[in-house]
Amino acid sequence: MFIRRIVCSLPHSNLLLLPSSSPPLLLSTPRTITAAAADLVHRNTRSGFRQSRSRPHRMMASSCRTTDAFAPLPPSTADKVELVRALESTLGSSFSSEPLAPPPNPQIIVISGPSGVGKDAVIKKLQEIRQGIHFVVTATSRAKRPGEVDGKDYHFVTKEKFLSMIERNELLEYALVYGEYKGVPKQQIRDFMSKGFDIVLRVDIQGATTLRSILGRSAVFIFLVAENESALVNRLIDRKTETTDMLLIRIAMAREEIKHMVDFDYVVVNAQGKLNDTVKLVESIIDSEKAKVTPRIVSI
Ligand SMILES: Nc1ncnc2c1ncn2[C@@H]1O[C@H](COP(=O)(O)OP(=O)(O)OP(=O)(O)O)[C@@H](O)[C@H]1O
Repeated sequence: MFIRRIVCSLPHSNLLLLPSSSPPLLLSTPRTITAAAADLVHRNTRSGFRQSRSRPHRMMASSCRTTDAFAPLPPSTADKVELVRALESTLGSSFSSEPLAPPPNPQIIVISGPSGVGKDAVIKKLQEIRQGIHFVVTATSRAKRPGEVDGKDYHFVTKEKFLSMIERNELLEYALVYGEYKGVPKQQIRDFMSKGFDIVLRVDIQGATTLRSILGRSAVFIFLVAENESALVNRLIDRKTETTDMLLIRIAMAREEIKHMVDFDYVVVNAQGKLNDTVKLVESIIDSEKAKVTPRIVSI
């Protein structure tokens, strides 16, 4: 039976599919690929491969029957257009230019970690080097400080306006911090996601816990840590933004916050002087999340 000689350029593992009576052979350029052989390739290279390993003989036997109904293919050295046409005709349909993978879904990435670990520094760098992400601008009822820009640093709103946003369920999450409100506007997230942007949220550990209860597994949670406690303390001291009392509070809180690492999807070490590596790792996480066969579906 001449089909026993017809072997496509299959991965080596597919040699297992040859009947045991045939010596294993692999022709790199098949001269005569029949629909039966194409069917064999199709079944082998898709999920059928695993199943068919156990019954190669039957499959090959059924494949053999249709061999002589098709014209031989031109050699692989033939004109490309002619070759493609012949392949299409043998396979019974033309080759599509439609993307084989679905477009990646926009993701929500929540970046959290103890105070001074480098959340702002990482996000700032990420914004500089990566397209297609939107860093959510938080709404706040507190007064604008000198140098702050409305719509960039925060959306500054009155307390009344903030309360009406809460009332109308317009905030994904909000908190009262030192007597002033801070919250994440839902509409901003919806608008940017509908344009295909990934969303980055920067929250403290408490905010991350709240967001996890709202978003569940539909968002990606990244916990940033310093390489060790001393590095974190030095970073906070060097930033020169805290009084000694505040330093004490932040460091004591960090000791507690570290225990929440287990509630996150990823932990990323932001080591001293390695900010670029940290950002690269965060990017890799985003990329691999977007490449998932079953992506996280966000609905807010
Ligand atoms: N990998 C790093 N190496 C050295 N310094 C860093 C690194 N990452 C951040 N820093 C510095 O550490 C300090 C704290 O970083 P940053 O302000 O981004 O932390 P944060 O987590 O946003 O803090 P907070 O929650 O208190 O706002 C900053 O001075 C920042 O420039």
